[in-house]
Parts: sequence; C-alpha cells; structure tokens
Amino acid sequence: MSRLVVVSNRVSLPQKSGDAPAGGLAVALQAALEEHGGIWMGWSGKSSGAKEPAPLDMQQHGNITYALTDLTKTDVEEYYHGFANRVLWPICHYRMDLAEYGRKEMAGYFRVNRFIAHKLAPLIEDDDVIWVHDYHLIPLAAELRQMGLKNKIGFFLHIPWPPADVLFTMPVHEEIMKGLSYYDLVGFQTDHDLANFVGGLVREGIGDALEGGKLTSYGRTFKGGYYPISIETAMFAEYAKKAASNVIVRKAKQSIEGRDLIIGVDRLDYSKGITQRIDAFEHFVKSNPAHHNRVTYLQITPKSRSEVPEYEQMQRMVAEQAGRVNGAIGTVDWVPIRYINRSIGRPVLAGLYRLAKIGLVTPLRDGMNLVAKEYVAAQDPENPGVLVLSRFAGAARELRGALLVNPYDIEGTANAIARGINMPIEERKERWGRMMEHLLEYDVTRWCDDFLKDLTAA
Ligand SMILES: O=P(O)(O)OC[C@H]1O[C@H](O[C@H]2O[C@H](CO)[C@@H](O)[C@H](O)[C@H]2O)[C@H](O)[C@@H](O)[C@@H]1O
Ligand SMILES: O=c1ccn([C@@H]2O[C@H](COP(=O)(O)OP(=O)(O)O)[C@@H](O)[C@H]2O)c(=O)[nH]1
Repeated sequence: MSRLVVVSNRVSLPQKSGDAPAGGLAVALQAALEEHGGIWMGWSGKSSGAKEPAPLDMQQHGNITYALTDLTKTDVEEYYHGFANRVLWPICHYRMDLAEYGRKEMAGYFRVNRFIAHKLAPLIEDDDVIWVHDYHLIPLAAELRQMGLKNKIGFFLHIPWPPADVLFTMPVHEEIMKGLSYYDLVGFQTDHDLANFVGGLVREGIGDALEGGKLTSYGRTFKGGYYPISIETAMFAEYAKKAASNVIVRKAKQSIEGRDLIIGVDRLDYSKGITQRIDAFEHFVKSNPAHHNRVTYLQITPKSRSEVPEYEQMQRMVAEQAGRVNGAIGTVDWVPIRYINRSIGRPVLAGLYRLAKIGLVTPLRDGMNLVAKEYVAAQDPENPGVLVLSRFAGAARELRGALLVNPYDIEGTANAIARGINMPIEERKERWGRMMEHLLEYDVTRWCDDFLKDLTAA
C-alpha cells in the first residue's frame, strides 16, 4: 500500500517516557502509519481568539508526520461543541429530544471541514490513501474532491448510524448523507448501522444497494461495510496480569474487604446509561438482602465535553443520585457505590477490571464500547468475571458470552447482576472463553487491516 494519511478530530501524539500507554485505536493507527509512512492530521485541542489560527504544527516522529491545527474559539464552539456534539452526537445516539439545531453551528461545522481540507490538500501526494475518522469530519471528502483530489478516501464512523425516521429529523440530513457519497469506502461499526444507512438512502429515494457491498447515491458509486473496532487484546491481557502488583489496584483490593466488586467505566455521557445503571444496582441490592454489605459498585466516570449544557447537567445529576442511593441503602460500615469523577490510566483500569466479578456496561446506545472488550480481555482465565452488557452497544453484536440486557429495563438489569454474581465457575469460564477467543482473533490490528484492505481495493 502507498502512503497513509489519517485525519481525525483528535490526534494521539506518540507517548513520552513516563506517560500512560496509548489506547488501542492509537496503537493500531500508529502501527499502520509507521509501516506505510504517512501523516496524521487533526485538531490540536487548542483554540485561540485570533481570527486566523496559527500555521500547522508539524512534528516528525519516525515514519509519521503529525500535522496539528489550532481552531478559533468560534470554530470550536460551532463545529465541536455545537454541531458535532449537540446535533450529530445526539441524533446518532437516537436522542432527537436533545438535538439543538442552530444555523450558525451548522455553518460552522461545514466551514471548519473546508478549512481542514484546505490545510490538508497541500500535504497530499497523488497515490496517498486517506482515512477520515468520525462524525466531526463527514464533509471532508466532498471538500477535497472539490479541490480536485482523486485519491482513495475512506471514512469510518465510530458512533451508531440511526434509522431513517431518526436521521430525517435533522434539518441537514441530505447534506450529511451526500457528504458520505464522496468517499470510496464508508465503514460502520455493525451490520445494524450499515443497514440503517442503506435503509435511509433507499427510503429517501436517493440511493440503492448494488451487488458486492456497493452503494450508489447522488450519482456516485462507493462501498459500504462494517468493521467492528476492537482493542489490543493480548497486550491488554498482559497489563491486567501485571497490574496485580500495582499499588492502586492493591489498595482497591484491600479496601473492598472481600466483597464482590462490580465495575462501571464510562465517560460522563448521557448515552452511557449511568443513571439507569445506578437504579438497577439499587434495585439489585434491595431485592437481594443476602448481598447487603457483600458487594461494592465502583463507577469510574471522567468528565467529558463539560462545555455542552447537557453534559454539565449530567455531572450534577449522577453525583446526586449516587449520594442519594448510598444514603438510602448504605450502612455505617458499608458505602455501596464508589463514584469517581476522574480519569484512570488504562493499565490500572485493567487491574481493576480483573478484580471485578461483574463488568457492568449498559449504554442506552453506543457505537462499540471498548470498555466491554477490555473487561473481557482483563479477566483471569481461571476465575473470570461476568460481563453484563447492553444489547444496544455495538459490542453486543460480537460478545455473545455476555449477559445481554435492555438498560431501560431496570428490574431486568438488576436480575442479570444477581445472575452474574451467583454464576457457577464452569459457566463463567465457558462464556468468557468464547468471548476471549473472538477478541484475540478480531483485535484492533485486524480491524485496521480489514478496513485498509477494502479501501485500497475499493
Ligand atoms: O473526543 P471526545 O469528544 O472527548 O470524545 C471521546 C471519543 O468518544 C467517541 O468514541 C466512540 O469511539 C469508540 C471507538 O470506536 C467507540 O467504542 C465508542 O462507542 C464511540 O462512542 C467518539 O466517537 C470519538 O471520536 C471521541 O474521540
Ligand atoms: O478513566 C478512564 C475511563 C476510560 N478510559 C478509556 O477510554 C476508552 C473508552 O472507550 P469506549 O469505546 O468504551 O467509549 P467512548 O468514551 O469512546 O465513547 C476505553 O479505552 C477506556 O479504557 C480510560 O483510559 N480511563
């Protein structure tokens, strides 16, 4: 394959010594870029009050050039907080009630995409393969084509794609769908997301599915497929094994005093179903008196997108709820919920997952949910825990050894917690073995290779 150019809203720069190791996606993309040589371009995460942002910050590390651009404060407000996270994110997570449309934000989103295309185009060589990531950058290919680029351009959507009736509530859904047709390959997380996309094209009468995964719309023919993202399974399992000696993990183990640990790990996001999960835990405790004072629920929830009002409101709501439930069901010697509002490094997380008898992953809607896969990879093969997983996470299409739940059904989720806690070792091993075998084969390197193989062949 020729040179690879990756474009994403956030860029993972190489780790400095002493930093926590990079996440699975960064590991896979950096490996692919290192192999083929290439560029990783995106937003620096910085904004300035200046009218024009500073020139690209170019950093060379081995075979990879990192090209980072600042954005203006207005750009960040309209493109990232505004249209990407207050329109596309809620719509793609089936939350029409939370979408806030504003002409200014929509215009800002398309303007920033044009700006990034203009910064990127001069760096591109004729046979470069370009891989664009996620909902922030859907119109990028259209902009690049308008500037005359003929390169292969692929797009991968990390979040769900909703059914037509949800999508069509978004005023600019036509422009967004049209934007995707300028790619050569459009990849989704699951078969359901792909089917929703094709369904939308057909319903609107603007496109069709041809043979061999080919799609046609707006006079263009391109390929659609699904490529479930994964983790660096073997490496993550190693972290978990090693973490037994980590001081934080040891302290955590000591502090639960032999109780069963239930773990939840999510960005503070309304799509993650955290409030329903706390309700389910409360219901489990109330309806299983034998487990009083015998179980600890650890919820690790770093703050996310705090400038967006819906996220800011959630911070208060979840903290209050955790406090209320602890007040209602706790005792002088037992705090049932430990709620942590900070980010924890992945090697420590790996150790905490391994300590936990239940991994509670119950999003209301999620593109994939890598926490579910990490929980499985981190388990002790001789004494694995049980994954309780929402059927609305992309991961549920693959992790069939999990106890699948409907997160809106509080009693059902509480019953699954009880079933997991009481599950015999043979059943736990059998369920875990099936999932681990799958994750070892379909790891993040396989995901990256599969997508790039199809893109180069497209
Ligand atoms: O960049 P942020 O706004 O801070 O948000 C963090 C990331 O959130 C989203 O993650 C998604 O991608 C995961 C990997 O494919 C997937 O497992 C998960 O279900 C998705 O929610 C977002 O898509 C990323 O772009 C953000 O960087
Ligand atoms: O305190 C934390 C919480 C989460 N994560 C990582 O953040 C990622 C979350 O990915 P996921 O797909 O579950 O959800 P997203 O946040 O991307 O929607 C996983 O790799 C977690 O290990 C982390 O490193 N520290």
